[in-house]
Amino acid sequence: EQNVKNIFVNGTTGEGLSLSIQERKQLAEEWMCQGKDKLDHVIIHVGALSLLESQELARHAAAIGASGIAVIAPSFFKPTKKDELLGFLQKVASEAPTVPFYYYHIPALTGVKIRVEELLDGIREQIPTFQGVKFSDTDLLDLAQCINKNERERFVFLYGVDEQLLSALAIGANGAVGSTYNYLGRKTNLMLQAFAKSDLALAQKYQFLTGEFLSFVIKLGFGVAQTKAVMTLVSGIPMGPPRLPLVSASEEFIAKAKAKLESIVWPDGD
Ligand SMILES: CC(=O)N[C@@H]([C@@H](O)[C@H](O)[C@H](O)CO)[C@@H](O)CC(=O)C(=O)O
Repeated sequence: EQNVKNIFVNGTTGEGLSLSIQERKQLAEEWMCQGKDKLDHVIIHVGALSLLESQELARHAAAIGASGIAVIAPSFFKPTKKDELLGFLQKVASEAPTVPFYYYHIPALTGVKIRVEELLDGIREQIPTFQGVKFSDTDLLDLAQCINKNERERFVFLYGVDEQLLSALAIGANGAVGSTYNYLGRKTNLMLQAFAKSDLALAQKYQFLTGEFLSFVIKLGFGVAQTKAVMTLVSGIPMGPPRLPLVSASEEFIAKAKAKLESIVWPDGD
């Protein structure tokens, strides 16, 4: 009902890093099965702290026909230099040699702050399947430099800080992956359409309103557990509790988030 046509499985919102390898495979298989004839792309996040596990997940994603795989930087022992990160990514990507590969950049969570602009320099020589980046960082200068330098190679940049998607689109991002599209997918599609038609004033209205909701809930304390509660609220589909160390959103949070969401008057009158 959100009219979202692409799915990113086992990422941050799906608590992919908190699941067992078996659970991750099962979820990936289920999405491939349910998404058949309904979804355009199913990208499966296969990053893990263990290179061996990540490789196993990459082989599995390839075997079930995923449209793409993505890998987050390992975040306990962290790569500190470009070549260390690239080495890890290359060893995963090469296990799925026909599957488009994405680097999942989310430095606020991984603590790996290697600039993507630097990482992308010459990346196709190491990773021939390299397709693009899921860019979940607020550093729009880094994103802009990536796009400016890589236009020729036609990489895809999927932006992941939902409250500033419009700014990323203006700088050249090709699409978006984020938690809010689970419940604000339709509104965001309207923003994307307005932007595509160069109706900046309308696109801004949508971005301001999603921003209003997010700044409200962020002040209350907003993370993956709260996102799941809002998803349940909007869709009616029970998302279940998050897995420790995350704990369920409070009833107070849910009531306040619901009231805020209902108070928003969208430009499409919905
Ligand atoms: C840290 C975090 O959870 N970031 C979210 C955003 O969608 C974020 O929830 C949103 O911009 C609200 O701040 C996404 O980048 C994560 C995401 O797409 C994923 O589930 O992999």
